[in-house]
Amino acid sequence: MGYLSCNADSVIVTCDPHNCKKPNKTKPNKKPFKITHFSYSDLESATDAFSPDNFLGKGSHGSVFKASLRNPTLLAAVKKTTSPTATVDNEIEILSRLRSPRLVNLLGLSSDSLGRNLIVFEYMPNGSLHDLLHARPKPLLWSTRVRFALQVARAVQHLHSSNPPVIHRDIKSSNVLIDGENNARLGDFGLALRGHVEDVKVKCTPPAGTMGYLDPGYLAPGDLSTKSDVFSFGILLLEILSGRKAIDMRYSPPSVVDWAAPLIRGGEYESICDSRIGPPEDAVVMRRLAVIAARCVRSKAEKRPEMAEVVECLRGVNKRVSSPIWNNLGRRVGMGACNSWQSVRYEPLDDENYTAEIVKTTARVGSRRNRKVSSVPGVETLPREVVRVSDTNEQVGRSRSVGSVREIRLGPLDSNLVGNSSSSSSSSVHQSGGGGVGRRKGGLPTVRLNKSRSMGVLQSSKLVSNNGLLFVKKNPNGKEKEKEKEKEESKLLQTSIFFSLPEVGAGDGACSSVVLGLWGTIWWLYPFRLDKLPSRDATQITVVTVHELFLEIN
Ligand SMILES: Nc1ncnc2c1ncn2[C@@H]1O[C@H](COP(=O)(O)OP(=O)(O)OP(=O)(O)O)[C@@H](O)[C@H]1O
Repeated sequence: MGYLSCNADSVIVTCDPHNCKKPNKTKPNKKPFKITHFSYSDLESATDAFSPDNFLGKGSHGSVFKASLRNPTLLAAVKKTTSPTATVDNEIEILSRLRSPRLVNLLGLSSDSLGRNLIVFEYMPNGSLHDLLHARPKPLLWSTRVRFALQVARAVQHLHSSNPPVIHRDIKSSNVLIDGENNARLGDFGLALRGHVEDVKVKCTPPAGTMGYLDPGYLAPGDLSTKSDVFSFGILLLEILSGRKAIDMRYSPPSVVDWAAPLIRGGEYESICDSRIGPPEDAVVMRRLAVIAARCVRSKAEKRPEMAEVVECLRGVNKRVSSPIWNNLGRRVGMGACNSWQSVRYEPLDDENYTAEIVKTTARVGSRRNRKVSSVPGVETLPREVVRVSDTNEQVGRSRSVGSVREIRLGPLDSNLVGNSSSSSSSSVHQSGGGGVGRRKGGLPTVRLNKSRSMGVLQSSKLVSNNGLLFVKKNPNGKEKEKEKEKEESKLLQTSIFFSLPEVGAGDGACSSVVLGLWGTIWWLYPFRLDKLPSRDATQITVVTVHELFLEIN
């Protein structure tokens, strides 16, 4: 075994993951962290002899108990394994070399008189993400969902950037636990593999994972790469966005990816969001989340993004969703525009190309929000959606699990969304979606908008907004008539700013906040004060910066 085992007297538990060093990319991290070897009697008394009061839950390899340790004083979780297994040894081996604030870190070990391992972990008092998403009556807010997604992505990125890399192989919501500070941590390293893809161990370990999250392209040991984790993360992200389990037999189709993929492909990003909370106010948030999830579940592993890119994307989304200035503005602007004659739809996914289009329609896009997924009420949920395909002596039936996975349509998105969708010839896994064209055909006429442009709505108007410049055009007709027109146009301006704001805010940072602030102020003042603008010559077109206009209004 590669982990360090020593006496409790001589070792102090090191449980300060915030001070851990970043992985050294050139040097392999060979040295395991110091792990305390607890005496069995210490753990027995810390758990009140493993009393039911301290019982936290049961997994495939044993039961977990809450422990109040005295020396050092801390709360911990003790996994009491039922028998010595390769999975448990593997978990210890891997966790003894990893430490991160994003992981459920290993604190120590013990064994009983029968040689069964007791593993001591950091205690996570707030349950699993699975429970928070599916068992809690109160749905999670968007800001919490995005934060959890980012934290899990960081955990996975940490594993992949270790040297040698660690591939978790079992990323799922029940393996994400929530710590005392309400942060998500990735746990359960029973199936994880440490090594480069060409290493013998990695090359010879049979495929394993959990049904519903398992990469459909991972059918033989040689297929494994970090991109299999990316796929599982994509499923987890879809679960976070939709509040739907990875596989739920109450719905048709039961697989979250089969259900969400066509919707994302058609640009109906809001249709996949959890109907209990509705879409986030900022449409860009939903679009980016849906797009990154869709990219993660691409059929071809090499077309999936690296976790570093996923982290970067989620970081940006997290900033948008947690920024109060954006939220307030978004709410105000959204109110102003809700009765307008336009709503925003985005072009069906063209990978990273986030070109927006405006669809002239009287129906609000939000009406799709509550579209029901056809459900099958009489059908029970799977008794347990976890089926391990494992090489260990916990033989849940590897071939059965792999068989089940093959029967389930786990296919990711089609060619337009995910590249070439054709199933690997060696694979019998069905690929969903087929080769549908990602662009919406027919439908309403659209006007394409360049991302960086504010609007193209006010072509003949008095005020034309263009990237922070306002073109003020005066009409030579009578003043009364003009005022009426101005009022009409002020409504349009509200609309234009509604559309331009998300893109103005795209570059995160102080600068965009200032711009947003100015736009917000103009939006507030303009409809009421437009008539106070000084009149200009009939033919004169004056270019006024936002700042100048602000001064003129006041
Ligand atoms: N560090 C911890 N702090 C608090 N609760 C924990 C901790 N680790 C595990 N648990 C709880 O104990 C239960 C069993 O966990 P365990 O990791 O053994 O199994 P699992 O991940 O649920 O299932 P499987 O092992 O089959 O994947 C889970 O419900 C989990 O919420």
